[in-house]
Amino acid sequence: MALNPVLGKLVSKRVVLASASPRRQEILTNVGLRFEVVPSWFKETLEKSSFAAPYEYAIETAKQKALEVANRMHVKHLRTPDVVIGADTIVTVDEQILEKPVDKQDAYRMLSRLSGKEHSVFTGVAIIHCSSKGNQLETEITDFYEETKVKFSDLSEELLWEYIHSGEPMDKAGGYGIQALGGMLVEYVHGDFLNVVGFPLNHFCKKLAELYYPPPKHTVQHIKHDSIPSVDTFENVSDGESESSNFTEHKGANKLDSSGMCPSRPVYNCENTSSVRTGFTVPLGNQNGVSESAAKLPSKILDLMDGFKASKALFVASKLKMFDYLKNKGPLKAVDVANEVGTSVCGTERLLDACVALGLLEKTSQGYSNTDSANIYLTSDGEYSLHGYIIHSNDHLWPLFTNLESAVREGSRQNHRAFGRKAEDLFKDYYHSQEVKQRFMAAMHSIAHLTARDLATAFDLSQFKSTCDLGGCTGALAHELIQIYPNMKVTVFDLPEVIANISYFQPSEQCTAPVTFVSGDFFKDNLPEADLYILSRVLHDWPDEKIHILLSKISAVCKPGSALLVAEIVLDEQKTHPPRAVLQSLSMTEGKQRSGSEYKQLLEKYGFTNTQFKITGTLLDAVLCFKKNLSP
Ligand SMILES: O=c1[nH]cc([C@@H]2O[C@H](COP(=O)(O)OP(=O)(O)OP(=O)(O)O)[C@@H](O)[C@H]2O)c(=O)[nH]1
Repeated sequence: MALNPVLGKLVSKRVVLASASPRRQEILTNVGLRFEVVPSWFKETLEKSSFAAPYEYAIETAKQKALEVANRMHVKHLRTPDVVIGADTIVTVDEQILEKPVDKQDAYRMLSRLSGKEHSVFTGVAIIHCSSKGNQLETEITDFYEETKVKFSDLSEELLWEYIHSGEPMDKAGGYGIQALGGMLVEYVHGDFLNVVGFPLNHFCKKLAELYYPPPKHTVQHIKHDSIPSVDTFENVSDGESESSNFTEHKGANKLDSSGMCPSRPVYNCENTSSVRTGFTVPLGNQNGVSESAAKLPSKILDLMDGFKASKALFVASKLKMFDYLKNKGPLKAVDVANEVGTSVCGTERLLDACVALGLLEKTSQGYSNTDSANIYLTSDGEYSLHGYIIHSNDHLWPLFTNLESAVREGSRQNHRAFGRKAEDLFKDYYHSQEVKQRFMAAMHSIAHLTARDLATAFDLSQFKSTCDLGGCTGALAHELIQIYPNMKVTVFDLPEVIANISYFQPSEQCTAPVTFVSGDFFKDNLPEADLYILSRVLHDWPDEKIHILLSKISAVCKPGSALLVAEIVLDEQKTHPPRAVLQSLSMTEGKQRSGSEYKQLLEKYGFTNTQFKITGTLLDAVLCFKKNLSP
C-alpha cells in the first residue's frame, strides 16, 4: 500500500511490540503491521533528574523496555525476534515530568496542573534489531522522540473530578486520553496527534525508511525529506541508476512493495536524463501529456474491469512456474523462460511484460527477474508461498466464478456447470485423486501458514496446556503455536486422507516439540481432549445443520473454563466489509460468512461466553470464547 510502504519491509520479520498499551497495538495494527505483543517488565523508575532533557528520559525508558523483552525472549529460547519496538509517553509541564497517575488524587494533581495551559507530550521510541550470534544476543538500537504541544481549556474542579471518576485517566500519561473523553479538555494540538495517544506513527515510518532505504549520494536533492517515502521512491533512488534514455516512467513502475501490496498509481518526476520519483503524488496528466480529466476517470471501475485479466495473468504465470524459474535462474530473457517452460516466445514475452506491469516482476536489460514479493509469496518454495492457493484459485474458483451469473440466478453452487459434477461428487475427488487432494491441501496450507502468526498471537493463549486444531490440515497453525507457546501440546485432528498426506508440508527442521496428528471426522468421531479447541476457516464452509453437530460436540467435550478459538473473516454488522469475505460468499457454498454479533450469538447458543474479537485487518480475524461455568 502506498501509504505505509516502509512497513512492508517488516513483513517477513518477527516483530515484537514490547508494550502493554492497547493504543500502541491498535495504531500499529491499523496500518497492517504484523507483530506479537510481549509487554515489557521493565519498571519505569529511571532517575529523572539524571537526564538533561525530558525526551532523553522517554527515549531511555523506551529503550530499556524493548531491551528487557529482547533479552527475555532470547534467554527463554523462544525464537529471537528480529525487531523489538518499545515506547514511552510522558507529559511535561512547568519542567515537571508526568507519567501515569498512581491514584485518583494523583490524577487530580496532574490534570489541575495542565488546566488552562499548554504542555508537551513526548514519546520516546526504540527500534531494536536483534540477531543471535552463538548464544549471544546482538542488538542494533535506533531511537527517536516526537514532541506534540497540547493546550487544555480552563477546567473546573467539578469537571476534573467527573472526568477522573470516569476511570479514563488511570493508565494514561498525564492522566488523560486525548482519543476519548479527554479530547473534550483540549483546546488545540500542535503536532502529531498519534504521538499524544502513545505512538508517533509518522516519525516511526520515517525512521524505518531511513533504516531500510538509506538515501544514496547523488539523488538526495530530489526527495522531499519530510514526507514518508513510498517504497518505489526509495528503491528506485537507492538503485542509484540513471536511465540512459529519456523515458518518463521508471521501469519499476507499480512494483509490489514487499508487503505484497501494489502502490495505487505510479508517479514520476523526471529531470534531465534521470528518472527519480518524488515522495508525493503528481497527477499523471502533468507528466506525460494525458489531460487532467484522465485523472478523473473512474479508476476504481477501470481497475475492476481489468481485474480478471490481472488475476488470470498471475494464475498462469504461477501455473507455468515462471516465478520459480526466475528465482533460481533469473534474470532471464523471454526466450529463455519460454524454453524452460515450453511455451511460445511471443506469448511468454507478453505474459512476462504483463507481470512487470502488475508489479510482480522487474525488467532490466539483462531480462526479467522476481521482485522481493514474488520470491516470498509467489514461488512454490517461498517463505510465505501462496502458490498453492493461487493454483486452487485458477483450477477451482475460476471455473466457479465463470458461472457466477447462473449462480446468482439460481442461488446455488455451480459445480455441475464448472466441473460437470455435483459438489458432493466433486468432494469425493478429494478422496480419490491424489493430485486434487494435494492441490487442495497446498491451498489450505498456503493460507494457514501465512496467517498462523497473527492467529497464534491474536490472544495470549499461554494459559492453555493442550490445544486441538480441528481440521488443522497440514499443521501450519499448530507448529506456530508450539513456537510461541513451547509448553503447549498441540494436536491436529483431520480426516485420515488428509493426515496421510501431511509429510510434504512439515517444517524441515523441528526445533520444537512435535505436533501430534490424529485422524478422524469431526462430525462423527470422538474429539481429542484439550483445553483449547480451534476451528480455523471451518464454520463459514458448512450449513447450519453441520455446524450444529460440530459445535454441540465441541461444547460437550469442553470443560468449564476451556475455550474455543474461531478463525474466520468477521464481517462488519452491515455485512458488506471486508470485501474478501463478501466476494468469497459468491462461490455459494452452503455455509456463510458471519458478522461479529452473529458469531457471538452462535457461540453462546453452545455455551460459549465472554466472546472476544481480534480484528487483525489481515486475512483472518480471531474470535476467542470460553465454555461457561456450570451453574451451581
Ligand atoms: O492522550 C493519551 N495519552 C496517553 C495515553 C496512553 O498513556 C500510556 C503511557 O504510558 P507508557 O508510555 O508508560 O505505556 P504503558 O501503557 O504503560 O505501556 P508499556 O507497556 O509500553 O509501558 C500509553 O498506554 C498511551 O497509549 C493515551 O491513551 N492517550
